[in-house]
Amino acid sequence: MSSFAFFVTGTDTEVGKTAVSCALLYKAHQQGLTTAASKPVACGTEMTAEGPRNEDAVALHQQCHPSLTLEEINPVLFDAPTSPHIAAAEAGATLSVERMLPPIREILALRRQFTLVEGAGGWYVPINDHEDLSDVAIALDLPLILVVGIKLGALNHAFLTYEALKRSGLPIAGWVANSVTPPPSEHCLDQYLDILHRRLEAPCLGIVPFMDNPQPEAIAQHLDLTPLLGA
Ligand SMILES: Nc1ncnc2c1ncn2[C@@H]1O[C@H](COP(=O)(O)OP(=O)(O)OP(=O)(O)O)[C@@H](O)[C@H]1O
Ligand SMILES: C[C@H](N)[C@H](N)CCCCCC(=O)O
Ligand SMILES: [Mg+2]
Repeated sequence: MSSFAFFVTGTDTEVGKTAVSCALLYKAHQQGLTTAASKPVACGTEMTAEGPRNEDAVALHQQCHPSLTLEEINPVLFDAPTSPHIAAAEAGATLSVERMLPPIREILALRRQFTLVEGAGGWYVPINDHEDLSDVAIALDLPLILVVGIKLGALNHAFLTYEALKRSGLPIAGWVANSVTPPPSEHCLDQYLDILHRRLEAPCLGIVPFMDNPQPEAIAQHLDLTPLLGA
């Protein structure tokens, strides 16, 4: 089988990129595919018995089959839970596209059947004064998956992000509507979804409801990998 790889971006931070990525990887593995993930830069740590850990990296690590090391998945980790350009500066480091690419390319070179690269925050999050995470996606030349966090304000965020994604020239492989807050009313949710379907010219991979326990296996039930893997 061929190998498929995607860059996962979102309409904002905390919209469910990691939750949806883990669910897509879980579903791919359930379907018998080998999986890998890359979180090239993570900002924000919690101290554990094993040392400082980032929750995105740990969650993605659990969905890689065969297993990879945490360092392979997430080679750059900063303590500050903020924009990568700030977190790097606080740590006395400098990020650049050129330095971020080799570890991601090592993951891609494994040619696992299903690989996801997760950014941080939204499309134009800076990594330094003149480069953004979007530049990493463009350098990788990967098709994009857009996670739309459904909440009040999401439509504007979705359409702004969609315009920026199109401007990159990268194909948009699909989008996911993920309810990160309980929707104000079902009626309103339906209308939000209706205009997203009409304006986002890419396959919808799923509509994920707000869940009390948003674990990969639960979210996966609302996702369809078919548009990503072809017929
Ligand atoms: N469908 C959902 N229902 C309820 N909670 C959700 C859902 N999806 C995600 N969440 C929760 O929302 C929070 C943010 O999700 P997540 O960490 O996946 O966001 P993110 O876009 O990856 O953020 P970041 O920019 O920090 O990488 C998490 O606590 C996650 O468990
Ligand atoms: C720390 C957080 N969870 C993300 N990893 C990084 C979010 C950066 C947001 C930058 C911004 O657009 O203001
Ligand atoms: Mg995340």
